[in-house]
Amino acid sequence: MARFGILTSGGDCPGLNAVIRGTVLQGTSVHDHEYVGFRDGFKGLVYGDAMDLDRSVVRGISQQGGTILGTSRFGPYVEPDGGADNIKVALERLGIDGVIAIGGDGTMAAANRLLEDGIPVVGVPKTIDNDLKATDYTFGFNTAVEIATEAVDRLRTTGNSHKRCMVLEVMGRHAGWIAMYAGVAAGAHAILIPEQPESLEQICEWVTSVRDRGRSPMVVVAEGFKFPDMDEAHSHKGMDGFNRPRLGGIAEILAPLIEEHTGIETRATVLGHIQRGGVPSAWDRVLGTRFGQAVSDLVADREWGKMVALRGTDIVRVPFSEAVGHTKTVPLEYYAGSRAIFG
Ligand SMILES: Nc1ncnc2c1ncn2[C@@H]1O[C@H](COP(=O)(O)OP(=O)(O)O)[C@@H](O)[C@H]1O
Ligand SMILES: O=P(O)(O)OC[C@H]1O[C@](O)(COP(=O)(O)O)[C@@H](O)[C@@H]1O
Ligand SMILES: [Mg+2]
Repeated sequence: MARFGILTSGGDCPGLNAVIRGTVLQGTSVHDHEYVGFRDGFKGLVYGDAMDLDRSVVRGISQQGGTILGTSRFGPYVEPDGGADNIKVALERLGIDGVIAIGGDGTMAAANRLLEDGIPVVGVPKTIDNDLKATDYTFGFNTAVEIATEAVDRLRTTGNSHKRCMVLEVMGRHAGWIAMYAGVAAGAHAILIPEQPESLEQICEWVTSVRDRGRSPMVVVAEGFKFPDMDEAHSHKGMDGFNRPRLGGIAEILAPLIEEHTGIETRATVLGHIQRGGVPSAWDRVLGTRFGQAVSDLVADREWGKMVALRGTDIVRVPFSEAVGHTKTVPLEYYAGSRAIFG
């Protein structure tokens, strides 16, 4: 009987458990597969730390946030125990025929390297940032947008009551999709994204024009937003597990600047991990389940080096090369169109 190992890697994302369940149900019911789950991302793969995944283990997990397998930013080539040769030994010991890596751009880059080193591996795209180019949407994004939209709605009522300017910071390292969708959905007066620097003067002009017609300004800013004179996004929290700067905090810089330059009392809120945790939306559960079923079919066909993806309404198979190294940013024409009605 064919046996496959699943891992979840990188930042967690609502819908990961729906993928795990969809894979196991399709694989056991349709293809007669067996599955195990590697704990804590590539760490479990490197150390052969795995748990059996059968129908009873995945019962009812689609509606749970996070991942029952745990996740990490541990790299599969991390010394002294990482590397393809050690991983091959672990796979052989566990009797595993192939690996399903659920993750974002970094995970797909790592999976691609493992493939080149002879490990049979396929991928499932995951990111709340929705910045993977090879797929139209990733699960988790819809949930994050719902949470961020509700946050804007809530900030507006308190902002209106006090006649304050409210600034909400959402996630988005390289791409401002969450900021754009939540900002447009909730009718924010300015949306600031990593793709398009905006000057403080311009932001204050929007804020002032809102105030001048008797409204309370609402600004949504992505964590990766930069003023024109910034080379890198604001970071003051050190590095993450993969040695990248941890972002967050630009709203705390922006709010006092707006207050100083406009005279409007301004408050900042950083939404943080609330937008990544908790129950996935119905849409994300459906996409996660479809991805899971499709990746089970993919390993049944032994099409290594491919990732499942959503194109229009279809689930397709794309090579890792299409998934790696291309960030899906907000098109500047779309931003410009939205920007025309800021203020
Ligand atoms: N180019 C790469 N080569 C090998 N491993 C990588 C590469 N890029 C990322 N990784 C590993 O994959 C992990 C997951 O990537 P990361 O960007 O953190 O999350 P995500 O997969 O969600 O984008 C990283 O923490 C790192 O250990
Ligand atoms: O606090 P953490 O886990 O480092 O995650 C923060 C990052 O997670 C993200 O959602 C993206 O995660 P990945 O790096 O795993 O793709 C970013 O928006 C954010 O910068
Ligand atoms: Mg990433």
